[in-house]
Amino acid sequence: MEYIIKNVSKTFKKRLVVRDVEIKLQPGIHAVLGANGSGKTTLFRILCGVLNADSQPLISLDGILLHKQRENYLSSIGYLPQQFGYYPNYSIDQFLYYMGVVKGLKSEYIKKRMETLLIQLRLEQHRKKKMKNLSGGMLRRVGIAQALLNEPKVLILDEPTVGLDPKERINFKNILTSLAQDTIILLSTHIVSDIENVADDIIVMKEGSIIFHDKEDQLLESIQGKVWEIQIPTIQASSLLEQNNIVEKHTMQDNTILRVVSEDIPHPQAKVIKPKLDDFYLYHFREVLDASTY
Ligand SMILES: Nc1ncnc2c1ncn2[C@@H]1O[C@H](COP(=O)(O)OP(=O)(O)OP(=O)(O)O)[C@@H](O)[C@H]1O
Repeated sequence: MEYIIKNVSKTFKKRLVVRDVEIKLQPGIHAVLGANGSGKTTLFRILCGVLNADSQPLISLDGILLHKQRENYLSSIGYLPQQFGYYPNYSIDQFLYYMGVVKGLKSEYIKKRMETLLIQLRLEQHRKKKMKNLSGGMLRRVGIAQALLNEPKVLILDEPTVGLDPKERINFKNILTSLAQDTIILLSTHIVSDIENVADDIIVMKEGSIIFHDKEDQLLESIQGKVWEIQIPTIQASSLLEQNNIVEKHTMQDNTILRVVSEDIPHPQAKVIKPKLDDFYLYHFREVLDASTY
């Protein structure tokens, strides 16, 4: 299975928000990481046929082209938008059946498929609950179930972990891992911990462009030697804290330990340490993060 995406650009009000994106994907979990506004949702909406790109791109799933065989292409795509609409008084059962009909699936097929998905997503015993009464985690699982109704080859999930508590996040990772063997999963997030040790590769988007597309190890390798730990007396730490390159700060009585990303040695006592994905994110997105958080 191969998903080829080429020449995808999108302009809104003369501003290029997706810039000549080119990606080639096989089954697995592909995480699109980027700050708010970096173009993730716009790219996903183009891939799902909800939005047209500026000029004709090449979007091909096993040779089936979005712009030429639209229905055939879309029948292999499952999409969970950032916010998905639902009728609050529908039960999970009713909602999934309704979504199946909207997708043009046959009644018998929907009913059978629903049974599989309700079990797979651990929703079976909740199936009669109304949508308006579901927890954030359960709602996300229903969202994934509706995206999987048509047995898609490509599953596109836009910030699927927003609003999930830590336990639900772990469940979610497990669900993705179980699907990833024979599905191409594209998932967007700006929460680094959601994809750490889960994504087969990470696509980093910044201002509409893909600036990295590689395995986590390789991304970390790219900032090797640029992550530092500084242990200093707390009273000396305040001047360093004004900088926006601090990933972590731990204060223990009179001592403070800082984790810093910096091109050059940031302090005479700084020692190089092993990078984490958080460091990589801060290194590339520090100008869009709020330094006052620390
Ligand atoms: N329909 C639209 N009309 C005008 N501008 C838009 C439209 N949709 C998105 N944009 C702009 O395009 C840019 C990229 O937005 P997009 O939603 O794709 O980013 P994102 O990476 O998904 O961010 P977020 O994580 O906040 O959803 C933003 O500056 C946004 O304001």
